[in-house]
Amino acid sequence: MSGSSAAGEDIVQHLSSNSNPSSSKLAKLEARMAGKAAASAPSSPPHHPMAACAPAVAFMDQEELPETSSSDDDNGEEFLIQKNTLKRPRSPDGDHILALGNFEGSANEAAKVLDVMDSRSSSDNSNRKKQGRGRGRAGTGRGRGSKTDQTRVTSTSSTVVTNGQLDKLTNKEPRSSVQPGHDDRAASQEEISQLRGKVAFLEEDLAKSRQEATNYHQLSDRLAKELKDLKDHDQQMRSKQMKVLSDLLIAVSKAERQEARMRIRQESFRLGNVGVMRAGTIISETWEDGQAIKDLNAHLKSLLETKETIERHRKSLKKRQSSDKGDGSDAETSMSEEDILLQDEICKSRLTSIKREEEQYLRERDRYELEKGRLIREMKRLRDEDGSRFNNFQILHHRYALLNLLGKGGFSEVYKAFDLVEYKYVACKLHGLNAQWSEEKKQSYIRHAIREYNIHKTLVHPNIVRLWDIFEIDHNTFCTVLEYCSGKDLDAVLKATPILPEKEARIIIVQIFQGLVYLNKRGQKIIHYDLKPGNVLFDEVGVAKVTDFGLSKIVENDVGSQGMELTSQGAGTYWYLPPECFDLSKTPFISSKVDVWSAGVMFYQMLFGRRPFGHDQTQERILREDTIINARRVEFPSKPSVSNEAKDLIRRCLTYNQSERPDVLTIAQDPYLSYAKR
Ligand SMILES: Nc1ncnc2c1ncn2[C@@H]1O[C@H](COP(=O)(O)OP(=O)(O)OP(=O)(O)O)[C@@H](O)[C@H]1O
Repeated sequence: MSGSSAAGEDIVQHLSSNSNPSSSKLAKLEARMAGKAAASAPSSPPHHPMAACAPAVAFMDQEELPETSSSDDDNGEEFLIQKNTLKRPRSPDGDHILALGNFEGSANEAAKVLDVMDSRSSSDNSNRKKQGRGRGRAGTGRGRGSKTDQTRVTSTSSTVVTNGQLDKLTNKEPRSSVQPGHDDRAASQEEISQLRGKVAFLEEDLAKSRQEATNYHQLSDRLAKELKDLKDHDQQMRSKQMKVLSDLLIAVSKAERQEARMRIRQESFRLGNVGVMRAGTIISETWEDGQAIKDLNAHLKSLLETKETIERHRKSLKKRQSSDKGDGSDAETSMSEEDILLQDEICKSRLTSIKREEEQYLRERDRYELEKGRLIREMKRLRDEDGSRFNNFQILHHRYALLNLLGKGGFSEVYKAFDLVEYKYVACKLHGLNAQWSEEKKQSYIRHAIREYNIHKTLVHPNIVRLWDIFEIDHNTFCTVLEYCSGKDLDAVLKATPILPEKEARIIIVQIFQGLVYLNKRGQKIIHYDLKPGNVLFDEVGVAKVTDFGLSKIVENDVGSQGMELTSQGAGTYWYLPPECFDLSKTPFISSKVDVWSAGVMFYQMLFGRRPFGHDQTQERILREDTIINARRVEFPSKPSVSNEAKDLIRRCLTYNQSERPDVLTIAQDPYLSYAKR
């Protein structure tokens, strides 16, 4: 009995130490059961050995239990009686989370059952009270949780606790000693032992779940390590891939460089080369024509000489004709009138054919001149590439593999590059600050570039070159990354073909206006201010794209109809700027009409092969001679023939008065700029 009691105490201790509500309820119940047993003792024969220790609680059948019951128990506590309608959900093996949840659910369920039992016991007690009203209250040994009672109850327990585990014990309930009148007590003890079994089962479940959780932790650690290894491997592979890719790109670029230099050598032989001339101590560079141009010039020279000979011959024929008429000299040397006329006709015919030949040679020479121009630009590009500090295929910003130089601007070099992260070609514009510049000038340049970047990066339109990125390379250099346009720029196109067929010129100007319309339909309108052929690029399928927002202006929302103040007078390319930008008498106001003028000049140039104002003048002369300030009327050459619609559009764009000139959104309505069927 004392062994059972110790085991019972263990259980109680274990259960009370367990935070599980079912455990503490069980302890409570046991304590109460013991109390109630004592309270109900009078109904049992006092001599019975179990009378003091066996609880005399009669349980109602589950279905018969009332939903709630109030107890008039003298300790004043009330107990809720609830039907135990919850079933413990079965946990699928291996799902420890669910198992833990189930354990909690089951534990709660157990707690509920215990509640029910508790309530039953009190209900039973109350029933008994009702039944035994007038019979007087039971003795004083009713107090719950009295140590003796607890020991008694737990002595019938079928479980013991060993190291937090509940082990089933053989039921030592001395059935033989239980009186037949105590069946209900036996039933409740049976139920308690079942609950203990359940708790033991849940404990087992918990232990299993804990083990599973540990396993899962280990598994997750292993997987995390595997993931890290994979990531490292992936990183290594990426680096290798990048290396292979950049090596391939470099190999191709090197081959292109070699080819370009070889081509230059061949072309130089045909078209010419830069030679060095020394005059005293001064060494200067001069152009020396190549063999093809020399031959052509020689042909032209010989044609000229032949022409002169024929002209002389004609003169002498005319002389002879007049002298023959006058003095009737000797008949042998004299020529008949008819002979002279015939000779003259022969000379004329020869002169005509020489002229034709000459024209052909001159056309050829023009072509050579264009080729020579292209050759000189290519030579300059190669020379710039050779002199560039970025010519050895660096990878910038860990992703942009620099390839070949595309060209050099005032303060920048533009390289074709490959983005090793996005796998696409880009153009890297390397802005170099002159080391001789003052810190103030450098800062101003950087401010300017950041401003340009901030404007440009927000622009997303098919006819505007995208700006992808900006980063610093060193104290004096930074890089902007642009959409790569593999075609030539419009300036190079017009140098190769100064006059474009109207159809081609129209599709280009339409695209430029579409870009401008986009700039003027945004919340924050933008004036490009530097529209010129060099700032119109073409992609591989020939889509025209406006670039270079270095001089662009953001039009603030509060500017009036007259436009915004021009604070950077003097900047820009003068052939393409409207008269208001040259007004030195006051600070000019500008608007999108500046871009309308520039577009008109470009369209004129595409159609007629020359700019409408100051074509042959330098920038400096345009300023000095007020060329644009005097550009009141645009004149059209008779050739090539161009449609009236095109001329009308140009006239509208080149309207001298800014107030009368249409703005971008108005001129964009011109039917000539739309391909929509009407
Ligand atoms: N996004 C691009 N894609 C392809 N080529 C480009 C791109 N941007 C510029 N280029 C080419 O690089 C060369 C230099 O361009 P850059 O804009 O630096 O010169 P620029 O406009 O002549 O000079 P500046 O900007 O000083 O007026 C030009 O030949 C241009 O065609």
